[in-house]
Amino acid sequence: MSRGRYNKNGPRGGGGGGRGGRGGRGRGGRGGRGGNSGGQRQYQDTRVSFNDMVKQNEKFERYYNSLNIVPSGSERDDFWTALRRELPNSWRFTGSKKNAISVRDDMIERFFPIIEKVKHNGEPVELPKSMPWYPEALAYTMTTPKNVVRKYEPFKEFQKFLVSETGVGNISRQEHVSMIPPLLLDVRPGHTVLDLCAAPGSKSAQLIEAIHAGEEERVGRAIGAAKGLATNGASVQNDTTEDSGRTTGLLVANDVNYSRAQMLVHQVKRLNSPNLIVTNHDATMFPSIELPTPPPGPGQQKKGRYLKFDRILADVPCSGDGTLRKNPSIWKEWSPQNALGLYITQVRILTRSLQMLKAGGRVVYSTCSMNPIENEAVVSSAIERCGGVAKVKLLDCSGELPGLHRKHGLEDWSIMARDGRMYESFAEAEQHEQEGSKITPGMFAPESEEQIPLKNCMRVYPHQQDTGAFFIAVLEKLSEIRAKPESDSKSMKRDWTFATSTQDQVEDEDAPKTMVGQLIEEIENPQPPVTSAGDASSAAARQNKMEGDVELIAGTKRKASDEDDESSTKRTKVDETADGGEAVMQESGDRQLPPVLAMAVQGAEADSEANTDGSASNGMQADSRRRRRDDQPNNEEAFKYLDPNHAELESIYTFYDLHSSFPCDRFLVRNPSGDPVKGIYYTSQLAKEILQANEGRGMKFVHGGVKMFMKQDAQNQPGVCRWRIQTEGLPIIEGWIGEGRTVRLYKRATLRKLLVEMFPKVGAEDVPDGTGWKALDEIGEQCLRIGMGCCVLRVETSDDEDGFKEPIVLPLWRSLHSLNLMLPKEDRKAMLLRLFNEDVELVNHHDQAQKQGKGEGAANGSVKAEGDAEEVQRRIKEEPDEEGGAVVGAEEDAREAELANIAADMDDMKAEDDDRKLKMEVVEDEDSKMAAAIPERVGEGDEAKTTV
Ligand SMILES: C[S@@+](CC[C@H](N)C(=O)[O-])C[C@H]1O[C@@H](n2cnc3c(N)ncnc32)[C@H](O)[C@@H]1O
Repeated sequence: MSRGRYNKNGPRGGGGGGRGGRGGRGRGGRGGRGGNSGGQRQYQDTRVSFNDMVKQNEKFERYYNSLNIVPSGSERDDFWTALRRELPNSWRFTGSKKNAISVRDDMIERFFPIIEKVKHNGEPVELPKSMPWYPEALAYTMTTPKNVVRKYEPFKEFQKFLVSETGVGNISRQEHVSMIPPLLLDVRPGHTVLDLCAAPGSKSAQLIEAIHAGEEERVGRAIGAAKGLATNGASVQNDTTEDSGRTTGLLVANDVNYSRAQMLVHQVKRLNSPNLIVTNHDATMFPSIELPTPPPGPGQQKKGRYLKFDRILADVPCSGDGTLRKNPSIWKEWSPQNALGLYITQVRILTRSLQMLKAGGRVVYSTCSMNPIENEAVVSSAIERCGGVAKVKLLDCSGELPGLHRKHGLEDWSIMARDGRMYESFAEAEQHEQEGSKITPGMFAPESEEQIPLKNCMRVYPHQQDTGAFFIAVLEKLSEIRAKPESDSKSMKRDWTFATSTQDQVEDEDAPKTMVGQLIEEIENPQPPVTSAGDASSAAARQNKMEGDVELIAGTKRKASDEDDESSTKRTKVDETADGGEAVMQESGDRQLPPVLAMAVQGAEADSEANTDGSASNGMQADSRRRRRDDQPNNEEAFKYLDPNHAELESIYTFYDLHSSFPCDRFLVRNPSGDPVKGIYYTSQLAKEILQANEGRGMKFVHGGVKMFMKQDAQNQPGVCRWRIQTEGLPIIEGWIGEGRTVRLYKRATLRKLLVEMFPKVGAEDVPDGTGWKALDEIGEQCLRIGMGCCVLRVETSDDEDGFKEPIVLPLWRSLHSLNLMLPKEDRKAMLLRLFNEDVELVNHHDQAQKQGKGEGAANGSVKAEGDAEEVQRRIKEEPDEEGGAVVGAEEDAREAELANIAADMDDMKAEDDDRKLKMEVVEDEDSKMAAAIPERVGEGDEAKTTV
């Protein structure tokens, strides 16, 4: 993880991410500065240590005391005491359940006996303890301060373990309360899930894990069935196994900020999920994602089919006052204005979530703010806007996550205005507030007739289990909805009352055409069809133009009669879409409006509505401008799927003896030409359908696909496949690879050698009797026979003392004279530490040989080359095999080139990631500078950048 210069406790948040939306400097709010926008000022590190921070704020304390969020007396004292205490270390074990449990057990076995004996300040140190409510006891907390663990000698090995396992992604440093929303989302394999405000991605990682839950076993059974092996009687037929055991679900992870979206990619990419797409859109107007449809019959119009989600996480930007144990500058900075400024964005995000949800689906809305304006008020406003409790149910989750201490949602609250004055009702606020006040009726508690059971919301406070504070609401969509216009909802309309709000439920076909309706007509015809192939840049240009159009329109005042966005624009023929797609905001009459255009239209609605009362218009327009500035140009990524019969793929199938049941129709390349030039990637079927169906529509996909094969640049050698399996893609394909390209390893000593030594010899060079391969023990002979090229090393389990308890699969490269595990150095070191408790220097035989070669002169090298060739010939003669036969023609320079390439590629494996890291560093650095100048609150989502 990269660290910014001033990054100890927090001035973080990514480009704009940490500086809130309008008025707010909150958690992941859309900030005024983009990731790389540079300030010219000189900044100083003005941080003060946690203990020296002033932890008092009159308005803050008065507000929450007056709300009675915790009862007065000793509990309230505990609450404030906990808020003033530094947050303990917390983390969770990640990846597949098996992997996570294995790393956790390793921690317990190796380090608990040591930690148990440690004393700090004369007191025994508390052992890390698991959170009782987290499934499989995979979430841990440790009260010993981080700087003690970091620096105190007895923790040295434990600290190394934490750092190393965090580095390779087996541990995720995450605040415990932030782990709750994904758990309550109840994601199952097979679900389509949307994480609308996802960066830096700790919750997305949890969601991906949930989507892939149980996959290893299912794939194992599917492979067994395909190969005719016994499957322990377990059926391979269940709802998620139609894809050869792989999960059919999908996560779309989104963030509005491009730089933060890149951080998100960095964070989730290492989970190697083909069921993941990352997008870069504003969640308040997230575009509908098109699904493929059969071509229309003669004379028929194409009917759109749009993706609806089973689960949506709206972990929205917020003021973040629940994170002040981690970001103590909030004590100084807290202002009631922050929540007031974020409310409308939060309502829009939740409303959009409900629109995009399947009936029967679940949305989890969460913030790390304690402020009811950002929490219960947002929930009740969105429910009201979406048709009330008849359409959206606020679920009671008090029975879920047993062991988690929590409190009910608030049912009544007052609002603190900018000047600290408290209001009990909107009527009261109206009497005192000036023109331009952000306060709206929706910010107050709902009227009792609305019957919204706000107590079902969940609040977690710091004193309950020594965490940060969090708010979570779980909403179920009961049936299709039509969100009423914002201008008629309590989130905006000043004279709103519950009684009037229910009147406009019926669509009025004869209503006068709105400005948006006119816009649709104007733009639709002259606009080049965005669904036609078109190059990426033109799609981007179109989108930019459309966004430009939005801004133009947003500046136009609308008449009150024009404001009904559902009745008069005929925007949705709900029951005509295959998916019952209310979210198809892009229809005007029978015509299909491209989703991105619809998105623009919706933006126009929002902006325009905001203008009607004047209160938010400037903010919205400023936001809209800022959004474009924050985002990089829309360099739409290329996702080109390969014909499964493509010659390059055929060569791969043959070489790796790939089982015919492996789905071969989802290989893709990431270049506009669509030719397999350097890398071949893989996605799930649904991801493929989405990436293909939305090509050229202006969707901003910034990531999709797991790298499966890399092309070997070295001179082609007959019989050796030029495509090497990548570590990332290996788990997806390994089970389907034939025995001909598999090496099996059983002994710890052998694996240790392969981890420590890069390019150990299998040739005769180093052993005069020609038996160098014997030094590789049990795998030597297998490697001798397997022939050159990439293969799969299967580390098998056994009951032997020297055996492994968990299977491991790694990519291996067999060259003429040596072998090499294709693992980056960092991963080798982490495995050595975990499996052997060793922190040793790696030995690179190739580098050594090169140095020797240089010192001893070329002549010596050529003699060696001849000797090698002779040796290979001899072996082939004695032990002929198919691949070996082809080795005869290999030349020494090709071998050298190949070795050099692999060595370089191994280090390149992380190049793409490093590039991202660099971007993150730039962003962080920028933030750090800003933070130093402007102390700021930071989101709980930023723990990804914290180091152990
Ligand atoms: C609290 S953070 C999310 C943390 C994240 N869910 C996690 O667990 O790592 C809020 C995120 O929302 C993003 N954001 C702010 N406004 C947004 C908008 N209108 N649409 C989408 N994302 C937005 C910010 O860039 C920030 O990354």
